[in-house]
Amino acid sequence: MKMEVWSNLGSILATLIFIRSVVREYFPRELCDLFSKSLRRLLGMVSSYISVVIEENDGMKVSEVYEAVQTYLSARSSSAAERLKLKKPKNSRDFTFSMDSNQRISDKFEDIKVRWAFHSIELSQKTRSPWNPGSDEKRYYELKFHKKHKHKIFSEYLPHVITEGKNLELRSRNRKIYTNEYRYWTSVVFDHPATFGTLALETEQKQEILEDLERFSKAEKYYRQVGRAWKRGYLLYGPPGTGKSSMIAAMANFLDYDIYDLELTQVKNNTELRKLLVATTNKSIIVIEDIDCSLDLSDRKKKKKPEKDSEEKEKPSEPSKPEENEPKEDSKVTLSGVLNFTDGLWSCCGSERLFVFTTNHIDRLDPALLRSGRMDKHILLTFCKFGAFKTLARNYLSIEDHELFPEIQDLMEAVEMTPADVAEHLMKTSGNPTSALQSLIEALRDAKERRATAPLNGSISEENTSATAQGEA
Ligand SMILES: Nc1ncnc2c1ncn2[C@@H]1O[C@H](COP(=O)(O)OP(=O)(O)OP(=O)(O)O)[C@@H](O)[C@H]1O
Repeated sequence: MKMEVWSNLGSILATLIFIRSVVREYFPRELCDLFSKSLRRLLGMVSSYISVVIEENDGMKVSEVYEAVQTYLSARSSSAAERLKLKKPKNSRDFTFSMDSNQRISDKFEDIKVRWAFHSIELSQKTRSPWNPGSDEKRYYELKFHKKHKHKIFSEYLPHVITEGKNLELRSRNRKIYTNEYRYWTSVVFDHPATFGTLALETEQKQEILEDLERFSKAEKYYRQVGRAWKRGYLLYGPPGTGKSSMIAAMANFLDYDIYDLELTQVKNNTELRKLLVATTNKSIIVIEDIDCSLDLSDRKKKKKPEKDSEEKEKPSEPSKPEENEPKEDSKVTLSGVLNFTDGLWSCCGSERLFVFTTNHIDRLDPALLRSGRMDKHILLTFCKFGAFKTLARNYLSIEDHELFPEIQDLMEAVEMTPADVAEHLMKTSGNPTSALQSLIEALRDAKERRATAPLNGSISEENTSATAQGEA
């Protein structure tokens, strides 16, 4: 009896498949699709296998899961699939293989066997996605496995595939630096050579920053446990040429993160800012340089106590409309709009991110930005001391020691010079450390002399503002 049922069912399915091919041949596309759908549903009812479909498009962008699956499978398909596509994605250092259309490969997770297939269907004008009208193909991966493994596949295998895929992606990709042009990010490959090895900083300060970054990068569980978004804010401050930008590049290289260099002056309002920040990826550093210049930080003060210039004060006062004087929140980027992302509700969209603000004038910043808990770490980058100089000497002249070092050490105790200026002197005479060091000593002596004469003249010469006497910068 059982045999009879199965053989009947088999012939019914064979008939249906035959009808489908006839329908495909002679009937309109819409009818074919409807028929295929119904047939798939019927097959699903009698099959002991489950299929999961992972589509390429997720609204306006490529699905993260699709990309992770693609990378995971590309590592396996080179040995398992019969027909492969060879690619070198723009953002990748290496060639990659991917499955060609309708290719299948199997994978094993513990003792469970699964099968993956890749499909690509040509789309008609009507069926194209409104989000991605340029794409004329619908691409997706299909995972097939036995029903009895459903729980394990969903709770363990798929998360494993996604994590593994993302890790592979990170290892093979070129990192990028993004900048915003109005409402969009554009990017180029980020290949800055600065590292913590080349950064001229005093050893303890360097060590402290490195440990902080390392702790952060491994603290996913901790942040979840304490109920905070996995992000950290740094404020880098100090005079120009002391290495703030170099430090950001070194941080990105150390953590293997992308950089989003946010140009606030290009952003129209808080809504646009939110859209830009939502579009950033995890494992990234979001940088706002010269925060004191990019945001009108005085607005908050103006709101509280509008200032008038002396001419205005003399005019007879007209009854003013208060709402006209106040800045419209929707026509500009405000400090609270920025802070909403660093520690407000929006800070949890995305994780593993650093926010780095830089300024040459910490005294000009709104106290709201400096308040404890806002920027987690304030880092002062300052004039070159002897420890930092030794790093520059190693970088630029490949020397660890020199008979002129003691004099340089003494001069650096008394004179302030930025690492950028020290580096300039060390680069002057390529290949000859002694004359490079002599050129540096001369500049330091000059600065020291100016310090000696400054009190008599009443001011420091403006010719060289980069090297000044201690405490007078
Ligand atoms: N601490 C440092 N270690 C190594 N190199 C440095 C350091 N500071 C400055 N330099 C050198 O000086 C150049 C300028 O430095 P950088 O742009 O990082 O300074 P900055 O503080 O960001 O300046 P600004 O505030 O003007 O943007 C760099 O290209 C780098 O070569």
